[in-house]
Amino acid sequence: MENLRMEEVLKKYFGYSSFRPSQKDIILQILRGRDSLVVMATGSGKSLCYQIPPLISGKTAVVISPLLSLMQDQVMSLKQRGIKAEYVGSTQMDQTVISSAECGHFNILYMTPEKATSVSSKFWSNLQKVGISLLAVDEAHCISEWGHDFRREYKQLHNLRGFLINIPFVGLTATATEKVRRDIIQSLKMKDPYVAIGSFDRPNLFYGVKHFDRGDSFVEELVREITKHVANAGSTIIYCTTVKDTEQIFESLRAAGVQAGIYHGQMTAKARQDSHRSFIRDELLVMVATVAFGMGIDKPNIRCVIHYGCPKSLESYYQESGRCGRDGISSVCWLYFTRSDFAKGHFYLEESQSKTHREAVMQSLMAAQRYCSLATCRRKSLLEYFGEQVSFTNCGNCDTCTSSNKARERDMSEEAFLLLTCIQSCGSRWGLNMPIDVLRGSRSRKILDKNYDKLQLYGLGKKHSSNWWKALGDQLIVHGYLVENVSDIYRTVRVSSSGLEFLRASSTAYHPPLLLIVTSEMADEEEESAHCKVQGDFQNLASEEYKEFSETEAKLYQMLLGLRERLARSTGTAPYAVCGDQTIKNMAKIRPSTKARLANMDGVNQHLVAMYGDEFLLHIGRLSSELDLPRDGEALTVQIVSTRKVPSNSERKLAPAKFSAWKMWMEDCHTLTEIANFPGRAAPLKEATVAEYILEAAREGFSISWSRFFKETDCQFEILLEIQSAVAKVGSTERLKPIKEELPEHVSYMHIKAYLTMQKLGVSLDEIKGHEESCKPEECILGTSSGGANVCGSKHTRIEESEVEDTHPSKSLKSGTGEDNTMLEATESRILELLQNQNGVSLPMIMDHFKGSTKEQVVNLLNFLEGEFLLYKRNDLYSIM
Ligand SMILES: Nc1ncnc2c1ncn2[C@@H]1O[C@H](COP(=O)(O)OP(=O)(O)OP(=O)(O)O)[C@@H](O)[C@H]1O
Repeated sequence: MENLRMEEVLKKYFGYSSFRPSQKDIILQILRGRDSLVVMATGSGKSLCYQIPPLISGKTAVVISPLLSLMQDQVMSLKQRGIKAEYVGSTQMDQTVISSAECGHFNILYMTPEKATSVSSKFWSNLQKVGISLLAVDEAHCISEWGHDFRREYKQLHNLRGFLINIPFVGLTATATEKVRRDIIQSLKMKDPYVAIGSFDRPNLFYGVKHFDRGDSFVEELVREITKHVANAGSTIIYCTTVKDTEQIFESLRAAGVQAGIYHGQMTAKARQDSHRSFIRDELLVMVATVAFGMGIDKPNIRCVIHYGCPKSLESYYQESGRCGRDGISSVCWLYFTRSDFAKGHFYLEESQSKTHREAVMQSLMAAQRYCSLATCRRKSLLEYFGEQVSFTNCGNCDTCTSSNKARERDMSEEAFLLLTCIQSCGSRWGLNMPIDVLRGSRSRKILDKNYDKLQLYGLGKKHSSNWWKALGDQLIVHGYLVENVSDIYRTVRVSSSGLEFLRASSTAYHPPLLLIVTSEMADEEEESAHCKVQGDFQNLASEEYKEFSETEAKLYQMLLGLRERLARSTGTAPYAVCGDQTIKNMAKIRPSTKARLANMDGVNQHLVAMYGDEFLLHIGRLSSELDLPRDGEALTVQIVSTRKVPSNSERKLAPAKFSAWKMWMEDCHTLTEIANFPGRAAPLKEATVAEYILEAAREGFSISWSRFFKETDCQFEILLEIQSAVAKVGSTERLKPIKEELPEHVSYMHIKAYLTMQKLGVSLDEIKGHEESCKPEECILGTSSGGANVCGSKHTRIEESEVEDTHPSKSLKSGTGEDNTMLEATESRILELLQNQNGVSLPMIMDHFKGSTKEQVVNLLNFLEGEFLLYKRNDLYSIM
């Protein structure tokens, strides 16, 4: 039942038809009163985990958030979804908010940590009397001194435990190392918390890094390229490391006629607020900012984040670039760095910091430097930095993976030999600068004092620039030939054991080949040509945006974006709060003609239909006929997803035989047995092999009906529970054998693999159980059809009228009134009554029930009820809202 309510609430308020991995489990745990810690990537949908429970339980959720601007934006978006939300904080002008809040008037109440810990105990006891569903601590890493954003006030939040008895505390963050996680749990005094840790991957983001020369000519190039693409590409943030850079780029963009804004810590609070507000309302296309414009950005449709200079750590980079593409649509992150960015360690240090802290700051900067110097997959390195195990070596969506690195490989054994030997000759006491200066024959005082000019290697590396050698040094560190250490703020390099091995195998006349990639920085240094560095970097922004459209559809999309902006202005909200870009894309593609069709689209919620439905339908109607586009096209298979766009099989790596097995099973409803023995096959396949194919398809992102899969492979829910405990006992999923040994004989490897695949994809056992329960034989619409498909959970199962009648001629639905339905006519209330307490009913069954009405009459009534959000359709089944 909880499951059912959750889906209804999701559609009604948020317009989405399914939960993302993990969301459902987390919500269920919270609803059961369990403290929870949610560590999931930016844009993965954490907010929903605390926004849904109050809508189900009818009790207020209190959310602690660090920034007023963030709270205001979230409240604005929630109000646009028809959710009662407010915030309390210094900028709240409405004095009645507190008194309304303590009467339980709001579904969601945002508070700053200062307010939450200073408000009277009476407030909490009053609110608790009417009901509190949870206390959420957003950006929970601020609790920990180990986190990159420590806030002292967050440390006091545990005091609220004294007022909020038996209320689940929920911590949410997008960045938390194990240390920080432990800190959050301890600091919030969580008891046996449910901990959900998701992947940090942001598959829709393209990561690129380039070396650049700071100066007017680069700024000119950057501005020129941005000007070219920004009008069609959506919002952009340019992060700068200094206020001076921020001002320079802002002025240049303005001079070029780009609607740009500026945001940094030296501006007045009012000026910052205005800038922020205009940006989220799409009145400004580009925001040039320092990191002060960081956490408080809730805008989901930022398409590009540019770093003009390397940030101080990878944590900061992940957080700042993470503002991009939070709605799951393809977006681009470019980082431009100069070598001088890496010498700024002292700049990020405060005098009061301890040696350990100083070293931590230096380590962070070194990690960022390594990321910039990479010649291998950036995504892999980023994810591994955050402790994730990554099996791929080529993500296909970063600059190093999309350029043909092979072509840029070169034997650099001679240069590596020189650098490694020189580091040793200088006593391994320095960073890279000193040995490189020696190689380049510098006559600096330090070198002469140390007599390094007498070394045999002195001056042998003149043919390359200092930066070229540094880039080589970075690669040698990444590949493990050199080890970099830090002591206080000083960095030193020494030759590692692999490096020593390389040196041992070398002589002056021979070096073992050492193939390394000529990075873009090295290539630039070699060429010394003033070619445009930025050209093409934002090319794919505009093209991605229109990829799925015909020319006329692209026009319609633009017009609908314009309409959304006008509607937002008229109600004083931001366009993205009216609905997401993906929803507008769907509208341009489907061009719904009725409220019901609009309501049935992914991303369309009840409030949108009620507030703006008529306007959208009117404009879609008019514009479609002007552009000669037919209405009610196919629904997009692309949903608003956190994973990479749903690709066709050509983009996926599924072998044709596997794809065809998946298609036969999922779309043509053949059983595993039928597919295994399909006539025309040279030799029959094993059923287990077909099952393996289906699992592989699932891992590649193809949807499958899990309940049907388990039914066909004879895997009852109890078996899944047994596997779950076996996995917990073994503590690792790397090898299947130890898991199998913990299980009874009848549990097969196939069952274990299926369970692990399900886990990997974030499908919860609750979900399977829910399906299993709703598939009890007497409630099942089709049972097993001739094709063997069970309707539950399968999006693709076709429900033919005749099938329903043939398979279960005696199984008509009983209306609660017990009316004889021989010639019963359908009415709105009768349909609603019929659907009450049913887990989804198909159109043929409804028609079968109302024999006194034609199909057209029934469909019209269903459309009306759907448009009014009194019922909703999912997988071709109607359910009551
Ligand atoms: N089940 C879902 N289906 C489709 N879209 C969803 C779903 N859940 C969330 N979203 C959308 O994903 C986007 C990001 O969600 P959300 O703001 O909750 O992310 P977050 O994890 O809290 O990010 P951040 O760390 O930046 O705060 C929003 O536009 C949201 O509406």
